Amino acid sequence: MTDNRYQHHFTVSWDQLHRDVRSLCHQLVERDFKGIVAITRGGLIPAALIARELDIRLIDTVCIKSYDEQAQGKLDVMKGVDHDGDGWLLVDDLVDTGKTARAVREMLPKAHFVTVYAKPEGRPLVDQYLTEVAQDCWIEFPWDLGHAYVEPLVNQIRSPKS
Ligand SMILES: O=P(O)(O)OC[C@H]1O[C@H](OP(=O)(O)OP(=O)(O)O)[C@H](O)[C@@H]1O
Ligand SMILES: O=c1[nH]c(=O)c2nc[nH]c2[nH]1
Ligand SMILES: [Mg+2]
Repeated sequence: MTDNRYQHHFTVSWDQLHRDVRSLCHQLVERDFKGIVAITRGGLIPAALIARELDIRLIDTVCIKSYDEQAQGKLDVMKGVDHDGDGWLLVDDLVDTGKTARAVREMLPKAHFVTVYAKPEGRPLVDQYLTEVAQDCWIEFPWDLGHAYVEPLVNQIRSPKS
């Protein structure tokens, strides 16, 4: 389902995501963390890459769901953690409206919260992010995409199929 709040798309490849996460790690490497709390599911892949770069083996999750494709629904928290986040790195793939971030911040007020991508509404809720993306832009992550055939341009223009 699409939402007309989103007028543009920003497609992130696996390579781009890997490069972006590594760049974010350059800003984190001097700090010591007890472990990582990944916000599922989108935070799991950046968390795994960050764990590798910073040599962190202790990884926990906050399991939370807000969107069904582009439709934002009620926040569903399926699993929390039993600490306030002190000394922990909290990781998500992105912050958009900030609804997810606000809820997780309440659970882990002392964690250092990072995302790879941040939109303006949610940006103030995170401590660090790598790339800002416009509010009306839907980020397409590589795990949601596949390769597909593309009709040659001349066919699209001269004899479009429906
Ligand atoms: O700032 P917000 O407007 O709250 O949106 C950001 C959240 O939405 C997405 O998660 P989603 O709920 O789609 O679940 P997923 O991580 O399992 O894909 C994304 O991974 C963030 O966690
Ligand atoms: O894949 C996604 N891209 C987005 O831009 C977004 N915003 C909230 N949730 C999202 N998921
Ligand atoms: Mg998520």
